[in-house]
Amino acid sequence: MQQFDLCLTSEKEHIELGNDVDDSLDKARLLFQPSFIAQNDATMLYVALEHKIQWAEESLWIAGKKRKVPRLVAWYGDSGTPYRYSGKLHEPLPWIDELYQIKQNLEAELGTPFNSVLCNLYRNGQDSMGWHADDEKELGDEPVIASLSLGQPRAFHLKHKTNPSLRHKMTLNSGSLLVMKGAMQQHWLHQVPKEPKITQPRINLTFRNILV
Ligand SMILES: O=C(O)CCC(=O)C(=O)O
Ligand SMILES: [Fe+2]
Repeated sequence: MQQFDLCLTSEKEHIELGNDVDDSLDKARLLFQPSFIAQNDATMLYVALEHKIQWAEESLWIAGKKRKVPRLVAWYGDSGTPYRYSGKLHEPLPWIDELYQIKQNLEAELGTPFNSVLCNLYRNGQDSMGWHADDEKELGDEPVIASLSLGQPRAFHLKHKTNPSLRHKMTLNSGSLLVMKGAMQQHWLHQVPKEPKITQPRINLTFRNILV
């Protein structure tokens, strides 16, 4: 396996959402590193992961109807870190080299542990992820979630759960790292909206630490 140069530049953007509007809002924090992985390495990693990850198409029952989840997914991690998504409890697949190397680099960079990763493949702009918070109780109160994007840049939207005037939009480009932390999941929702004009695929990896 090839090694990847992670953390190409030290360019970092710290974003505190909503605090300028209302001091009483708990601090939801974003850390964005647009060039966490160099472009060439991000492309190489995309190609390797598109082939190596065991992508699955999941279905969900919504209002009595079976609906396909609009993206492909896979869950990797330490054994004994089950995670609920698409309405089902998933046991992790064992780490593959590329994912394990990124996990170790993220742990060193961020100084926080990760024991699993949810992988999403958005095949084109028709694939998406609706409004949600990663607030499952197995992630703990103020989880640190590290989200690495590869391939087609996609829009990423955030909105406050109770104050609809608080919104934030960004584009997650290939090789970028977005870290959500603090009270983010308690107070904010996020989504990857459909962008029908987009024809190219994107992989997103969200590293998490499941409390066991
Ligand atoms: O694809 C993304 O950027 C977001 C993924 C996400 O929110 C999740 O896996 O919970
Ligand atoms: Fe999420």
